[in-house]
Amino acid sequence: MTDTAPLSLTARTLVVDLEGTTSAAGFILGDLYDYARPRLQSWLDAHANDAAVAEARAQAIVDAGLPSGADTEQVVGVLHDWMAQDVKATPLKTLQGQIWAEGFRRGEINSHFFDDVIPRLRAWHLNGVEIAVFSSGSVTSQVPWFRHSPDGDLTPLITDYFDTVNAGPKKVASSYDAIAARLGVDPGELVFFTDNPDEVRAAQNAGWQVVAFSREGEPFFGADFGTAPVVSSFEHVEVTAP
Ligand SMILES: CSCCC(=O)C(=O)COP(=O)(O)O
Ligand SMILES: [Mg+2]
Repeated sequence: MTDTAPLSLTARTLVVDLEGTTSAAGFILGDLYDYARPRLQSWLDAHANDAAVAEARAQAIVDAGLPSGADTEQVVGVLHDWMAQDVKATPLKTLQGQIWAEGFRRGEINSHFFDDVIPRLRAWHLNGVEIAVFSSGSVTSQVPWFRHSPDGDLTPLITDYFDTVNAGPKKVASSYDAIAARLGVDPGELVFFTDNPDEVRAAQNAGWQVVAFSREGEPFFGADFGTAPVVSSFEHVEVTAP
């Protein structure tokens, strides 16, 4: 399906991906990554006693196959490599999320949403559709991302936040099962908006409705989304609560 005719869906809860769906990958991989990159080393050193930081560091060492006694510089080298390839590794997302949360709090960074997104989120929320987030970006960064939008605080629109820690990897169906269970909503009454073909398949395999976003200039523009309806804008979808 193309976006020439509006797509009409009934769903109790809309779950949105961020990068490539609500927000430009270029902004996240540019502004946000540029903010985190030079701060990783000092963050690891300054927060070495923080349990989440220690766990992220240890996991990065295991995931990257570094020697167990790897120093901070080696760990940062791995984190930088993952950032260069946009690898959605959980240890990286934990550390980036903490750094970004601090940046949002200080007013040094703000979020980005495509022009078509915020008006539709507001309208659907007003009409009784619950809205949640499932992103590789950690919940620690998702909340301030919505709080510091160019159109003000959007957190009143969002009921739940999911990431690869509290739900699981985005490319496997069991993560969508876990979200449905947490929300207490039947999978068929959930709709996921995402730009990633593997995430489309995973959510479909869990019995969710899925809308694939193919936005010009985004990493998965023109990808094969299988049987999912494909649109390029939130304006081409209508979501109604049951
Ligand atoms: C909360 S902003 C940072 C998002 C992020 O780090 C990311 O990797 C987004 O990936 P997504 O799963 O939303 O495509
Ligand atoms: Mg995405």
